[in-house]
Amino acid sequence: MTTDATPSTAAPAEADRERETAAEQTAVAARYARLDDLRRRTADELAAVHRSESTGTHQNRSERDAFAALHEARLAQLQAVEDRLVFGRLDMGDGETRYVGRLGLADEAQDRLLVDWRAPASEPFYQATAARPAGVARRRHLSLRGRDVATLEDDVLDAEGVEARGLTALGGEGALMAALGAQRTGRMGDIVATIQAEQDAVIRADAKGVLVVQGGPGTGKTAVALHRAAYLLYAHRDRLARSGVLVVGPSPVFLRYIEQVLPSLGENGVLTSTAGRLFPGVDARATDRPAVARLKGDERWLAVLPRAVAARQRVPAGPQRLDVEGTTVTLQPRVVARARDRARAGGEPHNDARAGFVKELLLHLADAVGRAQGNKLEAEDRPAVVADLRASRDVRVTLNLAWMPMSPQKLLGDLLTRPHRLLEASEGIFTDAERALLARSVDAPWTVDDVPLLDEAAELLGDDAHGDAARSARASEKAREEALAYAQDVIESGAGTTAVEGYVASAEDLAERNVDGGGPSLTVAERAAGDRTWVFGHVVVDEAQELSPLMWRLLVRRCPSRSMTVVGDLAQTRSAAGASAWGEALDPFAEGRWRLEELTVNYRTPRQVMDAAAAVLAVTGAPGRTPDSVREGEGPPVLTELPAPGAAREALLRDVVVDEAARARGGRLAVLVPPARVQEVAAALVGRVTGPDGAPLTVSTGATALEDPVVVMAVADSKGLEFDSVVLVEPAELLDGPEGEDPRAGAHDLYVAMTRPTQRLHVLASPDLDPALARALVGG
Ligand SMILES: Nc1ncnc2c1ncn2[C@@H]1O[C@H](COP(=O)(O)OP(=O)(O)OP(=O)(O)O)[C@@H](O)[C@H]1O
Repeated sequence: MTTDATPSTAAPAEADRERETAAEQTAVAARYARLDDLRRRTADELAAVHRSESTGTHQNRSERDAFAALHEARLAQLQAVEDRLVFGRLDMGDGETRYVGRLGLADEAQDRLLVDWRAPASEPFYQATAARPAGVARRRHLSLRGRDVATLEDDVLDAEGVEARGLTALGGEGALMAALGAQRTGRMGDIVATIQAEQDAVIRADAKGVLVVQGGPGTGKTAVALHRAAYLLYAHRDRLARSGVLVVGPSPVFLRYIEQVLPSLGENGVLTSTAGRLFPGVDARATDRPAVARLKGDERWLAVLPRAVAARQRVPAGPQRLDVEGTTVTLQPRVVARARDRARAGGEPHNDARAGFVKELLLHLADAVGRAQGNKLEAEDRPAVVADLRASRDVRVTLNLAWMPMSPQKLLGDLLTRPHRLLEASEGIFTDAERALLARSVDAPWTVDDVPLLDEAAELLGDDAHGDAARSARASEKAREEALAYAQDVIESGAGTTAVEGYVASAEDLAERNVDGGGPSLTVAERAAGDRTWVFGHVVVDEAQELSPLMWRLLVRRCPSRSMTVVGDLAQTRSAAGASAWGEALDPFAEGRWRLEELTVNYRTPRQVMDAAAAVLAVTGAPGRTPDSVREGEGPPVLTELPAPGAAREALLRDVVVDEAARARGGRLAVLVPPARVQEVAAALVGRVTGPDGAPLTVSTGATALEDPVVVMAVADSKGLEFDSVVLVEPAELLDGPEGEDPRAGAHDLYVAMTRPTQRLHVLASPDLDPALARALVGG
């Protein structure tokens, strides 16, 4: 009976699947055909704009540039959605069918072909459950290979609805599990097809205020933050296309790791930056030692920096005799003091207030020149005398010494390299020991922790030459509005519109590009990157637990509306200046305006590896809540003893890497090491490892080679990244970091390292490993 029954049930299921797959193939092909059609039309529009390039007035040319840039951006967007254009289908109980994909598409008759994953109509694709079907009878996940339908998988949310509509339901492996089990490419991919309900709620949360997303390793914080940026750009395009969105990540490697996600979601205009690049003109990569970092992030600087500025507004000790084209005049200290007090009282920043100070003294000196020459100065003679005064070296030097124009770099550089300057500004605020910590050599590079100090200094100093340039690069609000009105006219007249959602709203984009008139057509992100005073519509901060109080102040200046998404994990705080509680970090600037959402499921690290990471957290005295892993792995981490330094140790290292690379079957392997061992481990591996097929295995160091099969990197650099397998070398050394290191940093580095793999973790340690730590490392 059973043997007879099996084929009779299997065969129809197979037939159903074939029939459904063929039908979906037709539907998918129609949507790609429409995409191709739109690409062609946009390319034609672009070509037409280019053809008309060489003629016309200056105004016409700049409009054309703006249109060309807009079409180019549109074309790039249409190209970017090629991969997995369609990934979902909703069959509603009321008979409606919707396809869900990367962007919204309509046919010539304006009938909807594809719903953008961010549109309200797509919400049930992520949120509906059998308990709350939200009108959905059947939810279908489509996975594509190229443009072909590879698998189909259904969730029946309303059995009666499915039956009433005569729908078929196909089972499958689970779209999420299939996505999670896939090999890593070295670059983060988007998760649009499998966003989970708790993640979707965060992605679509209201844009107002600060949304804090706390979650353990692998809970999708980064993925969610990026999808939220794309969602907000969609939902508030008119506002955000103009003001821009800033995404701040922990390192340049991390930015490279995530750089494809937003474009693959059709969003090219987001500015991504590390904290070290948030001050235009500075690209700080180095970090300070923990104690220095903590001090540099300290709010006492808010008292020190104004004193440092005030010290650059000086009254000379005695009368100054000045030569002006052969006439000698005397400048009395009380006159300088009076001009200084008035200039200060205006409340303007130092460089801006200087103009008033200089003007008052020049007028005073002009009268003095007149008197010295024995006649009262007439109003019409004044300009000539003032010109003489400006040309006088004595006058220039004296006024500069009294009120020196100053760049933030000069002000802060002097404080860090000239002990008397720091003492003058911080006496009674910092201790001698603290001042000693801050001292650095003249040629030392800017550090990430200097960036917020530079920004505070810039606020106090006001515009210098750089600021002026940035300011003039930005058109006035009026010009902006005129450009917007013009762009709306153009777009309403029908030029350049295509049947893609969001295109019409690009008036803001067009206006932004056009606002500079004849200048180069810059995107919002490009303009914002060079302008310290740019105000963003939304800011996303990843690994936000690392930011110091002063860095938070900088970010609030970039986004005074405080429309922010802040993601992080307090258990992964590394920086000594970072936060140990969200309220501590956020209350100073957003009390009552921030809310917390938690992500609780780890989609990356297998359960056994996560259990070991949790055990290690407990042993190292830094316990924290760890998320539940959604996947079982092959087993707990493997611990192998490392021989003493020498040939045997190197050979073992190579053997383990070859073995793990073979197990990763073409996936990515990271060898994560304490910072002091990068050289040693790289020397043992680079150019000296052969793959299982006998061919050399490319091993790279540092962060430049995310896509290479094996990469050796310091643990701290692996923050936010993930690999198929991880070989972790000498974990105990992470715990006893350099002197003065915050003990938290080492424990958290170890936790970060252990939670990077998606498949396997192999630990290599010297035999003197503490037994409790050894047990914890293998999950015991
Ligand atoms: N809904 C999902 N569908 C498919 N993959 C997912 C989903 N959510 C998360 N992932 C995957 O899980 C992995 C971890 O995500 P992500 O890097 O965003 O986590 P995180 O919380 O930022 O981690 P960490 O703090 O450890 O760096 C990524 O590969 C991501 O693509």
